[in-house]
Amino acid sequence: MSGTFSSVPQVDYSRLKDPSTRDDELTKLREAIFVVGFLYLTNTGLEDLIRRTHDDIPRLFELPDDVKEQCNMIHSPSFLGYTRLGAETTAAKTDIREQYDFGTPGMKDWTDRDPFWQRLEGPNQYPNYPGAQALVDEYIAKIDGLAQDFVHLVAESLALPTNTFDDFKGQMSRLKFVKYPQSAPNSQGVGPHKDSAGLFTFLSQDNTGGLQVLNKNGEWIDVPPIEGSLVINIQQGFEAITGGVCAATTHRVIAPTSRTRYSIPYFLGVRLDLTLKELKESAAHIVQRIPASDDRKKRAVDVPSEFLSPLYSCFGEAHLRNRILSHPDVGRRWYPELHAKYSQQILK
Ligand SMILES: O=C(O)CCC(=O)C(=O)O
Ligand SMILES: [Fe+2]
Repeated sequence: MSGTFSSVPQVDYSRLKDPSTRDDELTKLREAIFVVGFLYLTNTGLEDLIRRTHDDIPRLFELPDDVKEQCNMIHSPSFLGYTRLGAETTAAKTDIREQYDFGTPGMKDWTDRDPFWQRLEGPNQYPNYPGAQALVDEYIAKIDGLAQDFVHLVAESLALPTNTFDDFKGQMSRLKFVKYPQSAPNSQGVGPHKDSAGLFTFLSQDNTGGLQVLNKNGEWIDVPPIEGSLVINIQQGFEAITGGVCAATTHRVIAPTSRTRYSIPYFLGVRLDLTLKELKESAAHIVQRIPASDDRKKRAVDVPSEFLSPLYSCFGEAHLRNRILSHPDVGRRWYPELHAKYSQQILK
């Protein structure tokens, strides 16, 4: 197996569920996890939900500005709600996209006796449109069922006990509805980044294209749409838990030039109270049991990740820092001291 990739592999979920094809498909899953950090998952059984959701979301973006603004993220210390065009920054540049962020419903209210980063988990702000809440809640419930199962399959593909990663899962995951408007050629839909605060991302893109991933030779590889599939990628949370053996891959979206693009990423969250010490201990234990070459394990040790920085007390704080820097207006409003502190750290 070569050290890099020139396309994103496909893994068939129905074959993972069929005892006669399972082992072959688990091998493909393992290679995708080791070599690419990205894969398409096909035949998930969620095709109908995905189609319906794509049919509905343009209407949420066509709502009048004042309706969208009622649920602006600025009202939410949990960074949930609507973000208008041009209010988000990646790799120090403004992204050309508009979006709604939602979280797993039913989080308990934050009080000032809770840790400050716990405030990331909070109530949703739904757009005022008939059926919007039902659509979001149904999508989260169904994709989360698949996501939980997927994490078990990943553990099996790495020859680890099925429940190895269960202890790392957070209470709240995040769903986004994203709109990329038609833009000038080579505009930044979203700039180069690794997904940060979770285990895996489960993305449904429409049939426009524009998503690209960076291989180890520094080449941008297209991830063209495959109808009904989910594009799944490793986040920095999972990378840290596996000591870097399963690495998160940098990706970006080139803004569309001739039509609007919509996408729906679901970010499976990590437990916010996970500390660096706990993480290092479990990572050492897990890495030792993953059947990867010693070379891969050695190379993995020094993967830089904001989660491994001793500057942050736990995953929750690292995630909060990331949100504050991506959405500085929300950060300044709810966490002014932290905003000042984290902005300075970046200048160093
Ligand atoms: O819209 C997409 O296809 C990808 C979006 C993405 O990478 C992100 O929001 O983290
Ligand atoms: Fe991403």
